[in-house]
Amino acid sequence: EEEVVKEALVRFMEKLAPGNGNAQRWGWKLASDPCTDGWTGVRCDGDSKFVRQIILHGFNFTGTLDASSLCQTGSLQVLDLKVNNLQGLIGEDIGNCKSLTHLYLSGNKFSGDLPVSLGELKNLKRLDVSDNRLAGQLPSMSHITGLVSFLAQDNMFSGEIPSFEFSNLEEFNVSNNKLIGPIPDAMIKFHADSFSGNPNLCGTPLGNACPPSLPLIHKEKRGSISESIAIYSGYVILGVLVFLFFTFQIIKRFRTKEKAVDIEKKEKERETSSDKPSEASIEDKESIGLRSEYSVTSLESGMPTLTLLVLSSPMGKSLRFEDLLRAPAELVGRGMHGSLYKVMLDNGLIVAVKRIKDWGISRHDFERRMHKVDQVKHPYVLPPVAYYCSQQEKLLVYEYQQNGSLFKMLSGSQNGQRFDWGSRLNVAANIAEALAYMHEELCEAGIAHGNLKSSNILFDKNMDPCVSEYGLMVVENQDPSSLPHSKGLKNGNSTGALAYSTFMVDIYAFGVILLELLTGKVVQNNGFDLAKWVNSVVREEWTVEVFDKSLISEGASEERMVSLLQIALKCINPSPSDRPSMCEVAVMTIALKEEEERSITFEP
Ligand SMILES: Nc1ncnc2c1ncn2[C@@H]1O[C@H](COP(=O)(O)OP(=O)(O)OP(=O)(O)O)[C@@H](O)[C@H]1O
Repeated sequence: EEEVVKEALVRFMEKLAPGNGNAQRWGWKLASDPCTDGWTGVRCDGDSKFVRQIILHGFNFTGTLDASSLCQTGSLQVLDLKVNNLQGLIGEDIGNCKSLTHLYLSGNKFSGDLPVSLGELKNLKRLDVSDNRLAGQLPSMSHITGLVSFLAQDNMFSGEIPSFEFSNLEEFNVSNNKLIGPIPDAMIKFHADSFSGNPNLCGTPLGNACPPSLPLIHKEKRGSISESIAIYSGYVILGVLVFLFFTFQIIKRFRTKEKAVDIEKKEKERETSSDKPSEASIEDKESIGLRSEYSVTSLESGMPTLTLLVLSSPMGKSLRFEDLLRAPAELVGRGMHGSLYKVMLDNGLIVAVKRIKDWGISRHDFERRMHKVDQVKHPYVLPPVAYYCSQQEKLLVYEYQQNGSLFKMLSGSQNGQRFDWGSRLNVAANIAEALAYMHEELCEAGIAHGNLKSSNILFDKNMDPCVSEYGLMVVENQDPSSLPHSKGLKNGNSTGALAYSTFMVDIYAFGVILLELLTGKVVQNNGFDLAKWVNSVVREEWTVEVFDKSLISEGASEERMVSLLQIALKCINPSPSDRPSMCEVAVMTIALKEEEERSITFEP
């Protein structure tokens, strides 16, 4: 980068991490190059000439965002400052970052208005300013045609929802603000969760009709007879519509009940004719596949017939698709591969339903995969309870785990619970053991986890960790060398090579989980290159710097922390074939845990 840009970037970092020498601590030095000298969080284009991404997610920075300095890098496309402690205004100068496509500022303490200039960032695809202290009106985004995601929940925004270009908008959330007025018609595709927590918003997604529009009422005051007629006829039409709506609902409910009785009859017939799990016609499945994203919650109408395939878990015995569809569901989160709903069934059971869209796997391969995973049981692996499969979408049902995930635990959002060294080592050893077992048992079938990360490690009712979503995310027919963390695989495009590389990716991902446990820093969607950072600190022989401060102050054994770090570094070896097998990783990690336990027993 040019000298002026470099100076501006260092200024930006000094404001972000105020304090003497803080910018230099992260490698942001004037005497070095952002692209070639490892400035933490900076990624450049292929020729290492221009800064493209700045990803400083979860660093606990307490400063401000100096958009004026930052935007002197005209090439910046991604800015990720999520989960820090940044304060102050976002600043109109952000509108000068013309190349920005992704702007992630959630989980900070930004205040004031959202800059109007954001609406001029024509290349913007994703904007996340959720969970801040922002107020005022939302700016209009109607010029940003490629906007895919707009997240502004958990702030204090007021006024009406402005105009948006909806054609590409897939994700939208303004819940928990102070917005007022009607939800625009084009937004009815979004669920109530996108708008809830705004007492003065109204419209179809929230199920509360808006009162007649204000301009009519003002005109009424002026007393024109024709206008009064217009107003009153408006009320009459509204009344008739409400009446028709309720009549329609009652008729539908009646029909649904009839259908349910029908289904039960058919089910009984099937049960008597076969022991196998029941499966409805392809037609029925497709009808569900075409239902809206929120079909899981809106089940009153046009009930689909039974299509759920129940696996061997005892919980599956009491599970029926129509109960699942009829039960209230809460959207827990949207990941890269789909959405997750918490569903509370009438019989008191609570399940998690993962909805995956566009997974290019054939139905046959998907079913085979689910049954294989179901056959292999390990106490620290959460088994799927049931699944549904259509061309367009797959649903996976798991037992709901009330105690949250490792991701939440590490990001401190888990009821302020202390997460001490012994518990972290326990998580590491148990997960290593579970993965080693699964890899061993499913090696021949070629089924690795494929999407291992701290949000897929859940705590059960005894606070034991378990791996969730095993085997869900392998993209079929993919060139193995294109998988993340699998550079260096030479075996071409064969299925065997793909399977091998996904096992290797699991080992890398486990290494990252060990790093998260050791550093207390979490990684989401590969955003912040924790592995790169740890490697750079270790190279400079400041190893102790990487460890979570709370582990140091607790007096955790530095020797064993370093040993666990060495295991992690082996797992994240850039060359997949030089990584240890999961079995070797488990042996090393369990030995370390046992050493820790012995040391506690022998302590005076
Ligand atoms: N069985 C479960 N019980 C309770 N919470 C769960 C369960 N499965 C997942 N979760 C939580 O629900 C949230 C959303 O999960 P989901 O798997 O959809 O997203 P993700 O893991 O972040 O992304 P991806 O789509 O890549 O898996 C996460 O916080 C996760 O920890």
